[in-house]
Amino acid sequence: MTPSHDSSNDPGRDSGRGADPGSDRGSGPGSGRGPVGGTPSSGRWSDLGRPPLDAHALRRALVRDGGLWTSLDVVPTTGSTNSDLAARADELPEGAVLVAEEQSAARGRLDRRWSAPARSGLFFSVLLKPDDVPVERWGWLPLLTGVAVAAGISRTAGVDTALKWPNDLLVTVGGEERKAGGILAERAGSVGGGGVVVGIGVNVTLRAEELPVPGAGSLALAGAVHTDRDPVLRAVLRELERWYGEWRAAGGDPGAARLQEAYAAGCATLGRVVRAELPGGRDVVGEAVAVDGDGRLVLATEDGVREPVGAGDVVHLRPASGA
Ligand SMILES: Nc1ncnc2c1ncn2[C@@H]1O[C@H](COP(=O)(O)OP(=O)(O)OP(=O)(O)O)[C@@H](O)[C@H]1O
Ligand SMILES: O=C(O)CCCC[C@@H]1SC[C@@H]2NC(=O)N[C@@H]21
Repeated sequence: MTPSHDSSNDPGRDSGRGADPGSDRGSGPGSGRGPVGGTPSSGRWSDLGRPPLDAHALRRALVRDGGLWTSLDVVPTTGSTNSDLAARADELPEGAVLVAEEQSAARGRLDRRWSAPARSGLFFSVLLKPDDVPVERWGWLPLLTGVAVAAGISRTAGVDTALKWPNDLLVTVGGEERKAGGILAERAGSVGGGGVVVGIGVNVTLRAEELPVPGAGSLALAGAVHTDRDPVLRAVLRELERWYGEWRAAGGDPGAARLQEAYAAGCATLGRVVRAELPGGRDVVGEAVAVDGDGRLVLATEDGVREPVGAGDVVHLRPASGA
């Protein structure tokens, strides 16, 4: 996203999408309903490598007084967890977490789809309301989330991940970079009462023959030591709570929160020659030399210009040394 200019992943702007109320009528964030248990959407749990999540256990571990997470629900299936939380952004308090075992209409950046088999990964959204942070800085939320997701995964699954600007999560499979996760942040609800819904999709046990696109990967394909989704989700939400707390305490300043340096350390795009495909069709090729205070990727082009890129797609071309 840009952090500040990509309308499809820009918490500084309203998504303007109709919300999908979801298909699990009985269990919404804050409802306190139990774990998904006996009613898997597909009607079969034949895949023993993909057990369902236990919402009670997750709630006990993560929802506590004084903490960020105020509710946590797991639904067997829905359209899109982002749409569901967005529809309730005004009424829900900050810190609602909605996890789906399966989504039928999951969305990615730039109007793309996200698709993955039931329980093959983690598909969830969180509602954040950083009211005390100037809205121009909300663009850091998806980048912050990327840092948290990468840290949580490395700690629990033992897989090294890298962030492709702005917030694709890359793993290495057979020497090739593959996308194992993505983040979609959207402004939701009213100016006074809403906030930002941040949606996260991570492919955990996705197998080679199930990959939705050739460039996709999963933690399992990248040699994860553990593929139990529960500890990965806990670790990601704890890291997210920690980074969000630091960023908020710093008034949203990514430098003071040490977020800018953490992002740069985990970002595979920096130091590469890339092609940025900007909205409107213009391409810029250059070496990615920095991520600025607004979260934009700064490209050093051949004619000596430093061009900040705030939105669009980035294609990794080659290491800068090979330029
Ligand atoms: N489970 C998934 N894992 C990884 N990528 C996925 C998954 N589901 C859908 N995708 C999508 O597949 C596409 C692959 O990413 P890539 O960067 O190659 O896009 P692309 O080929 O430019 O997309 P498009 O065909 O929409 O232009 C992305 O749009 C990504 O969101
Ligand atoms: O790669 C991307 O462009 C972002 C993908 C985000 C997918 C997640 S899955 C949970 C949440 N619900 C959605 O509809 N999208 C996000």
